[in-house]
Amino acid sequence: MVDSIIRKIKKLKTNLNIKRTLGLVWLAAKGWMILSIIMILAETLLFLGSIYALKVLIDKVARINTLPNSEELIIKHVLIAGVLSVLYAIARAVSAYVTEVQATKVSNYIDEKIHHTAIQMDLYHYESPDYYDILKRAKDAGSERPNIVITTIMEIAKNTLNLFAVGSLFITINWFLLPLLVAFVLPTLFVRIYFSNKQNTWRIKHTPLERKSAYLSNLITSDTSAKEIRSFNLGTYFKDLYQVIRIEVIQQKLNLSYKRTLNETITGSIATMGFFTCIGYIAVGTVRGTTSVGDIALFLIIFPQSFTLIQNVSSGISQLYQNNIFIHSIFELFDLRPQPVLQKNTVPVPEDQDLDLELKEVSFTYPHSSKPALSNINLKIPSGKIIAIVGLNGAGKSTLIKLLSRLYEPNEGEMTLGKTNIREFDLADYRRQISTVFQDFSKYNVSAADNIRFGNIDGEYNEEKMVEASKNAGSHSFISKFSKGYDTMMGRLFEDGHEVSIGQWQKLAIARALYSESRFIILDEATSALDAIAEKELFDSFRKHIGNRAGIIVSHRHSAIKHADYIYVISGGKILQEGTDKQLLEMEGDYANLFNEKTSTE
Ligand SMILES: Nc1ncnc2c1ncn2[C@@H]1O[C@H](COP(=O)(O)OP(=O)(O)OP(=O)(O)O)[C@@H](O)[C@H]1O
Repeated sequence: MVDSIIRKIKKLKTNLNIKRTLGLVWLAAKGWMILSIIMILAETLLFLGSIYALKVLIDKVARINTLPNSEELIIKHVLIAGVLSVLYAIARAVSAYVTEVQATKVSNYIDEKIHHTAIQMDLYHYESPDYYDILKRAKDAGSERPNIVITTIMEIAKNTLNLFAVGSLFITINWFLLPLLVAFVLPTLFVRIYFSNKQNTWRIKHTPLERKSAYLSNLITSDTSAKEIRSFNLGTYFKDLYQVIRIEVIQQKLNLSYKRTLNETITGSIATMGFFTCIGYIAVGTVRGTTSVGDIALFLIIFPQSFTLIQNVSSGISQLYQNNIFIHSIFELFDLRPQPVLQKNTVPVPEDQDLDLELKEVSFTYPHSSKPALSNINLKIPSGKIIAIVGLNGAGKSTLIKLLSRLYEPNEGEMTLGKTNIREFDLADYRRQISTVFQDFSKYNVSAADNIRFGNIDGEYNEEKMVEASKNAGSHSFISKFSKGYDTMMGRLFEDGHEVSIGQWQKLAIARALYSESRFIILDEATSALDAIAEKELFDSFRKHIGNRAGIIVSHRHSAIKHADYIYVISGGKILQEGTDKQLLEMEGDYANLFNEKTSTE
């Protein structure tokens, strides 16, 4: 039993990582932490002072008949005890305020750190359910946990000091009372530690299930799935599925709570029995003349205090237990590193404009997948030219775009920009060279101007250029009709927001890429929601719109790709054909089968 408690305490120490947690709180709120320690010390001293003053007062009252000027003396001691108690109450209030400020500062700091870590994480982590589990636990932990841990440790220290002080008063009544009380109260402490540990194990085991239920709840309530849920009548199905999981989770949670309550009731009763045993012990002592009525009075004052202190210490420890798993998860998240490890000594991307982007014998397999998505790809995107990538669903087109955008690294082969392997460039610097409109582009609920400006967030804002990009992408016509023009808030999430059609959102995403100063503009099925006229207008003038930059177009439509200088046909992750539109139409093969006017419907 003792061994197991020691083991648990050791595990708690490792998980809490006190040194690191302290470091975190120190970095976030140095001054407030010092103030907080000073206030805790002041609080402790005043508590001890007020209790001691009370004891002296009781002593005087007990000997009232033997003291000269007894009334004055009593009033003096009442005043001292009263003033100390008032000061103690003030110190407590100030201490609570200081703790709150410290908590807010730390919380903000951790929030910022969690977001920083999430931004740094590459797409490899988003392929892994483990990452989502860690992220969920870290988010559940909330940014306030590290501060809670530190303030809880301080509270435990404070309450333990106070307990020693009160304990010394017990000894003045009878030394035997202290071990007696500890023996009766200790089981409560053990039960709390035991069940906090159990709850943590349970929480880790159930994170995937909790995530699944959160996913279902999001499906039921989110605006993105609202239409399908209604038209396919999926609401009840998902609601029932959610309920099945919740019932299982709640049942287990309640089971644990039931056992905990049962055990706490038993140990609580033992503690109460301890109280009455002590009262009985003192009462009998009074009859026998070994203790006084004053001792009973003192006991009645200090016992509730000490009981509360013991309760505070034990719930502090159990709180540490409950928080240790969260703290562990926060550090687990902070310790994640982007993959693959980036080169340390990077070179800047050269200024000269004529840099070709080239893939040589590139192969790539997704993490957690055994089949390569791309095999032995050789492809060149000469500067200033437009190339197109064509292929059926699942051919590997978007994967290729992800490699070009350096969201993943090839497993084999190399990618070069100019003569340099792209791994040698700083990641952010390289990514600035590429602007991609993804199939599943983002709809930012910010102003129309910001939606476009995000294409070059690091550059100085140029309104004229922004409007030009918007005109070229076809979004100017609908934005200029809004009463607030480019200041109009897009989407429905916030006040005065304007929801627009999916095609109009897509035009905004294209404007964003055109506004960028990247050398390569990639459109991955980026015109799928545009009407035929808008799409024709965009592609007929695409070369003019992108200026001297290169363009990469992924599309299933001949009208979108026929203007490209060179076209690659992909199937099963391999390049099967390449050439100009004319050459490919004249060849036998997938391209001609798809787009030859005799066989195609387009
Ligand atoms: N995150 C992923 N993890 C594992 N396999 C993936 C992942 N994304 C795509 N794949 C697989 O990689 C292959 C290529 O997918 P990709 O998305 O590149 O196809 P695509 O040509 O863009 O198709 P579509 O025209 O449907 O967009 C497919 O077999 C697909 O199932």
